[in-house]
Amino acid sequence: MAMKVFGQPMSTNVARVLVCLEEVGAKYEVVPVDFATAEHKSPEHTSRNPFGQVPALQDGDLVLFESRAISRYVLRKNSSELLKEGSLADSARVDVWLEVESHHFDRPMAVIIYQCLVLPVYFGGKTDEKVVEENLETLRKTFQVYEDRLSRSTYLAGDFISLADLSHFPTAYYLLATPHAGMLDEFPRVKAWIDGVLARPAVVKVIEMMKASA
Ligand SMILES: N[C@@H](CCC(=O)N[C@@H](CSO)C(=O)NCC(=O)O)C(=O)O
Repeated sequence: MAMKVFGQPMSTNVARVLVCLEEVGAKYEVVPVDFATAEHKSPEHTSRNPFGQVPALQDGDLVLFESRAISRYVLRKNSSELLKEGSLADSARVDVWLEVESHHFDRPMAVIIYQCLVLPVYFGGKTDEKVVEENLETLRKTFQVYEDRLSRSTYLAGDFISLADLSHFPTAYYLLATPHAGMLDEFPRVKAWIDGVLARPAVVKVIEMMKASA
């Protein structure tokens, strides 16, 4: 029976799971969850994700939530090289940079995306430029670390692409859609790395799904 992913592809955390499913060629079905009617807070969905968020994944009688944990499950189930689990050291480096993505990249980026894209486009609100500037400063510090790292290895965890790199794609894609894409010109290696990740066939396919669900 095909796996079910609950949530809309335009959501960065849902897209993170979808790219892993595409990378391993898994059969899956996307089951939209309607935020407009607060379906994500319904008893049915909170039984899948107690925080009332998307994504959730159902694989037979296994139900998971938290996109990075779901991503690891999908890749591990398919013995994907994207986890580098044949090497203790390499797989630990993948974990390190996946944590970095979650705490040092996604955190400021979530605010920048909300302020620059979600608030004006979906709620007709006004971007708080001061809040954006504060989070851009945090993001610059993160990118300084990435720029240095990428001067020593082709990808974040080593000279191999991994989930740590792919996990960045949804939020990086939206950064390019904000008025602040130009900040990447200060970090040429980061910009080239993002361009490479965004050109990956599985990523290109999920970006099409993100656009179609927006
Ligand atoms: N750490 C979790 C975050 C999920 C999340 O914030 N999902 C958002 C949509 S994607 O930006 C969501 O469901 N927001 C609605 C809400 O929080 O009520 C994960 O990685 O799965």
